[in-house]
Amino acid sequence: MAPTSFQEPTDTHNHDHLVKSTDSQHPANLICTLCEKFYHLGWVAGTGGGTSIRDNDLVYLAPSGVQKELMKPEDIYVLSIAQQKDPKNRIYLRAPPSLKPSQCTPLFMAAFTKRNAGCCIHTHSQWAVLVTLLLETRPLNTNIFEINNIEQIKGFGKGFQKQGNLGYHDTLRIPVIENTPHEEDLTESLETAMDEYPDTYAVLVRRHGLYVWGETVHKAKTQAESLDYLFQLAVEMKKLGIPWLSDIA
Ligand SMILES: CSC[C@@H](O)[C@@H](O)C(=O)COP(=O)(O)O
Ligand SMILES: [Zn+2]
Repeated sequence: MAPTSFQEPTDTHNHDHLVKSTDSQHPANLICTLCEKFYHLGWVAGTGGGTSIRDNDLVYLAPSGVQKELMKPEDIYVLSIAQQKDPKNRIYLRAPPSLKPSQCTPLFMAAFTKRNAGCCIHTHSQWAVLVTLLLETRPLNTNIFEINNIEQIKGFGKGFQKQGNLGYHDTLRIPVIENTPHEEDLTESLETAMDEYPDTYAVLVRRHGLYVWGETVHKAKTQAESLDYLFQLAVEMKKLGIPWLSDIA
């Protein structure tokens, strides 16, 4: 697929006010703070991974191919969801000069438009990748990660437009999609996985990583942390021969 084109803003001031704020909770500041933390977790190493935040109609996201842990608020792109008529030709309110928007943009947009998410995190966590590799091999050979009877499962919401969190005995299910040579070509299968598993807050990408979202930055971050904990646990359980599903009731 040809790379998605985008229009540079015509405004010569480039709308710096959209990303400059003394408020640490402003999306442009938060993306930088979070990516710096995620780097130390191994989630955004070597320019991979990223984070995007939606504030009502405005979406904030990173440039492509930059060291995500070193970004500054002035590096952040901003777009208005209402202005997007053609996903192949995105219109940006603010675009830093000499950079391109993240290749993850259409995947982040799927979380915002199909699930009304307020934040979407993409990690290249080795635990996530290892789980997809384990699921790829026999006897598992499946495209769904399932685990139950682990306390950390209670860190997940029940699903889209549902109140409350999963319980200890509930089974957490995370679908797996196949990787593609270009990140943006993952969009169709990510959207299909969202349709097939309407309550999921995350999709694993085989041999690549994870997309995880939430209604708020807080929920996206804590669900990302809970998942990474569970993926690491699952890898260790597999090494010890302990099944991920148990019938304890
Ligand atoms: C290590 S390169 C990784 C990229 O190809 C991609 O998978 C990714 O997660 C980041 O894309 P980017 O366009 O830099 O935001
Ligand atoms: Zn990636």
